[in-house]
Amino acid sequence: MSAPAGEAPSSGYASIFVEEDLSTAEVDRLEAVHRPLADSVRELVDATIRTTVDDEEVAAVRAEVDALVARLRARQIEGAAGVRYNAEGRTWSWGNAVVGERNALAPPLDVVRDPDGLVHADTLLGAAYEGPPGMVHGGVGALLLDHVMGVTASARKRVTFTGTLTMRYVRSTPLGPVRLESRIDREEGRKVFVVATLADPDGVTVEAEGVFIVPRWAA
Ligand SMILES: CCCCCCCCCC(=O)SCCNC(=O)CCNC(=O)[C@H](O)C(C)(C)COP(=O)(O)OP(=O)(O)OC[C@H]1O[C@@H](n2cnc3c(N)ncnc32)[C@H](O)[C@@H]1OP(=O)(O)O
Repeated sequence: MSAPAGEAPSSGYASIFVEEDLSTAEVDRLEAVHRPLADSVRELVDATIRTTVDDEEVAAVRAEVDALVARLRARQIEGAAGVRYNAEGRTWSWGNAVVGERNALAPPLDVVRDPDGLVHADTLLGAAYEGPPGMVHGGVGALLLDHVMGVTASARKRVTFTGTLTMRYVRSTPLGPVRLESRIDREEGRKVFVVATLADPDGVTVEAEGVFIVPRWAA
């Protein structure tokens, strides 16, 4: 997401775009330190779902996890991570639900912009993303599509917000490798129309259309 081009309203948006006095090198260094922690916590989530160890072992692990949480909380920020940027134009959103470098709930997704305008991302959805048995939760598919489509609409040059998102679930998406593809269909004033798909290795499972709006305050 680019730094906001205009004045945000006082409804709370202003607090999510925060300029930080951090060099890009320092942001990169911090990400390199924290990303492996999120990876380990992601493993913890998967192991928590799938473990079959006995009751005593579950209780012992819980005590250790609680102790680790207390160590991390010894020093922390107020509230959520927000979207931050520096004077060099580097932005970071460490808590983002889809791509947050520090967020173990994020799959995570590495979103790539191809030169021809296609935006794509590949990821692996495991046990933590289940809805129907063995299948990806419909809301998770919508979450990932919303993010990739928002990146597409923003196209590095503007802030857009999801206005309307429509999903057609063509068939169930099995847990495992998935690919997202997205592109801008057309633009009308502040409205950016985006089309996208979620696919498993056998083909498209979800088709999406979205209207993304450049808010009045950022136009
Ligand atoms: C590079 C990094 C990128 C990061 C990607 C992150 C992806 C994540 C995406 C999200 O999750 S965003 C969070 C979910 N979305 C929201 O919270 C949006 C909440 N709604 C709003 O903030 C405002 O309602 C909104 C910015 C969408 C519109 O407010 P405006 O005051 O700017 O709209 P306005 O009323 O001036 O309408 C402008 C045009 O948009 C149309 N419009 C407004 N709201 C709409 C809507 N909800 N759906 C479709 N069209 C809409 C409206 O009819 C009009 O069309 P016309 O120009 O043809 O007259």
